[in-house]
Amino acid sequence: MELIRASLAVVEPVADRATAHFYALLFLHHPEVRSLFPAAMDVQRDRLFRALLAAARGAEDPVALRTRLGELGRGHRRYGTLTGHYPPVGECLVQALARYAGARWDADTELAWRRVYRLISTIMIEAAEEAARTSPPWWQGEVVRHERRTRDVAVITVRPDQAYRYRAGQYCSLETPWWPRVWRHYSFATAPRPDGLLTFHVKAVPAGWVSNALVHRAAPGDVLRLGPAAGAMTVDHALGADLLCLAGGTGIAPIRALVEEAVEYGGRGRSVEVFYGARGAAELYELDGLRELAARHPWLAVRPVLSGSGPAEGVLTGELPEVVGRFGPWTGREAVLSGPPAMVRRGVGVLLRAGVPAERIRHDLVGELAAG
Ligand SMILES: NC(=O)C1=CN([C@@H]2O[C@H](COP(=O)(O)OP(=O)(O)OC[C@H]3O[C@@H](n4cnc5c(N)ncnc54)[C@H](O)[C@@H]3O)[C@@H](O)[C@H]2O)C=CC1
Repeated sequence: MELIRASLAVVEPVADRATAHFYALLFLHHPEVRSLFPAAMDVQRDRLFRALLAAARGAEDPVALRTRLGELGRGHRRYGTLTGHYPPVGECLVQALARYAGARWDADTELAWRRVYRLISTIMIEAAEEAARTSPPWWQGEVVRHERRTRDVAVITVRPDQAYRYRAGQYCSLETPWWPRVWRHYSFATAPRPDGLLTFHVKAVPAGWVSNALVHRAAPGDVLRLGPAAGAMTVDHALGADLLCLAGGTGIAPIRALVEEAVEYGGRGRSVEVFYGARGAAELYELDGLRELAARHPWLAVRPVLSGSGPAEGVLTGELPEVVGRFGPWTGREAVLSGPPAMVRRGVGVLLRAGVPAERIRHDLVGELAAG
């Protein structure tokens, strides 16, 4: 692993060039794979390198790495990725790394990379082949409801064309008809429902192609494509642990799903506390719905937190992580965090300092996977 890490450290500062070189090699020598990628490659570029870094770092936690790679392998079916595509990708990757790792590259490093790539691709291929036995590579979902909740947030409900399985707290990737092969991740905003409908909260972000199309253009009747459910921010309600939830902005979506699931399981003597942060009161678009649930279920508490305005009645003020740090104790809690990556990171820091063990803190950093 040392050889992998050392070469990555050299390539990281020139990651843009290394990745561009990788794609140039790939498309030159294997033009047949070009159609699997979006027309514009800008976001795709740093995705690949980030995924590699994550895999290299993840080797310290092989169980989590295997889970994540399995999800990646299943998810890649939606691009039309075939088993035969993996070897040429590995070959071009090694060549690109060799070129940019400079003096850090030698025969042993190359061997280490080939081994790691074989391991990664084998896990992905096996997961994809297993999924192919039971589920389609992607689902079509017809938009059946499109509600604007704020100037730039829409709540979108779709009806998948085939049964779709997921758990509260998870997310999936979505592709719109307007930006082919550009996929973005969105969390499911409700627990699985008997009618099989799926709901997402989407905020149009500056220069976000997919999010702007979903908020400003999508309408009932439009058909989206969905990848399989992924993500580890799920809760075992049967264990009955007290829950602490930190949700920032549209990060409320998976928290709302988890709260609904908790309602289905019943209180069972445990408590669920939700800190829901936004910049202004108008952006707390799920607050009324959550307050209704809290009024019916005494084990549920919802605390709105505003970071962009002065004190207001019934509302806490400040950045969400710091506000959570002022409350507590949180030692016995299971914690879930969802929102902007900076919020999630700072939130994790606050919770660790408050004595919550790392293994009881769950998040997926969806924002990091998928801006736009
Ligand atoms: N499963 C997940 O992790 C999900 C993540 N998201 C992500 O959540 C984000 C939501 O964005 P917006 O609605 O625009 O939220 P936002 O940028 O308006 O932030 C919401 C709240 O988060 C906190 N916050 C924001 N930046 C912070 C920082 N640097 N340090 C500490 N606290 C901070 C503040 O309390 C703020 O009021 C997106 O990045 C989206 O991708 C959305 C849904 C699910």
